[in-house]
Amino acid sequence: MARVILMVIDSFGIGHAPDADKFGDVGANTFANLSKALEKEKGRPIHLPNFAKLGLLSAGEQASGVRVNHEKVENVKGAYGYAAELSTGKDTPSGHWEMAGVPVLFDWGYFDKKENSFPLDLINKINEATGCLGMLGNCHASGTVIIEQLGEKHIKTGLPICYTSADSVFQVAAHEEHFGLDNLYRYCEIVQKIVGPMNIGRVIARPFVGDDAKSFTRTGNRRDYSILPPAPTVLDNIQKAGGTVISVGKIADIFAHQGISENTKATGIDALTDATLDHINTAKDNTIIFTNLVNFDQDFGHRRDPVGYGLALEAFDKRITEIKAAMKDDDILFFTADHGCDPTWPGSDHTREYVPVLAYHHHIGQVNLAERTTFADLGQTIADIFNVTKLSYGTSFLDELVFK
Ligand SMILES: O=P(O)(O)O[C@H]1O[C@H](CO)[C@@H](O)[C@H]1O
Ligand SMILES: [Mn+2]
Ligand SMILES: [Mn+2]
Repeated sequence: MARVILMVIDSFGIGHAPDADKFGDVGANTFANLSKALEKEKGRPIHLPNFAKLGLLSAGEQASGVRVNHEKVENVKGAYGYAAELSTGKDTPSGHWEMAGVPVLFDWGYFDKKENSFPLDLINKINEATGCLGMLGNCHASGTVIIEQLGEKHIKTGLPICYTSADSVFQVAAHEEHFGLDNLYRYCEIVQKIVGPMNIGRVIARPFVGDDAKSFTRTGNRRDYSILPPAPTVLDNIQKAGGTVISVGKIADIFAHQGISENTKATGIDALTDATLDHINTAKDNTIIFTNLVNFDQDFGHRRDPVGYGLALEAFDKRITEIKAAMKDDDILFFTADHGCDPTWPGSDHTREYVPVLAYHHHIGQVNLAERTTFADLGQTIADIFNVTKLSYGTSFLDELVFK
């Protein structure tokens, strides 16, 4: 029985989605625009030989009509396609749940107002339940900018910094030593119980360290408190049938720990890749290793750093060689993304984009999976691979991944 390795390059969109106009994202293209920026800065095209060999350039070209400038690739060996999202939002839980077979068709709750984002009665409820006397922030913000602006005041007053974004999130930044990590986690757990029933997708703890505005930095101790997926996902179905679901990175948090057998945390793309490799080297048959590479989104997409994004992709591309070498004969590897976050786009939010769907096993040829109308095609394919209960959404493309 095969093992599946599913790696999510968080925010790696490859061209605006058919409904991007509803999000103000027509023209967004994370992959093409960061590649252009990198080429301009470095005077050479982006270099992603492993991704190119898997068919990423063709996936991007089909999704957007633009072929990213790259040295020629001989003989693609892999299956490549591009998927649109059915879910109403362009956020992380929607993207992950949909790729696991459960699109989010209800409307998330949002805090739309850019200033005074949280209503007064909500603030009062949170203060009462947490015992905190108030909160700083209460606005839409970039997480790194707001700790620079309010971090010193936070240390002085002891009040948490609460903020949101275009996503369905309530984020809480607090100093690991002054406020305390456990105190921050406790605060977020309480807030989650209050905002969960408002359909707010996640409360996110954003701990940071440092002495002053200039030196504040966020740590790897981020924690996401999510509501439960609205229906059983492919992870639940695999588990129910006796298989093992290994989470690497924030997958377990995103699924509110539902359908997860084991959970390995790591900070940074390399450490997350190392952890994935460890599992590939040791996991038994009938296992899915599901990894989220959050840093592409968190460190480069939201930070609007296209060159940093490109360099990080190039570094990760090198590691695909190790991943392929560690795979057993009947293992299947997938790369995809959960939404876009074009680092050249105005603002600091996600962008509504097609995501790549790339598949590889040692005996695959060149397969064009073309357009997939939902990320759930991936989940349905995985359900098919494990021969477990089918999902309500998605069309399996397992038949196209023929072993030669
Ligand atoms: O700016 P930071 O704190 O990284 O927050 C970003 O991260 C959240 C989760 O992806 C998004 O909703 C966006 O607000
Ligand atoms: Mn994401
Ligand atoms: Mn994000």
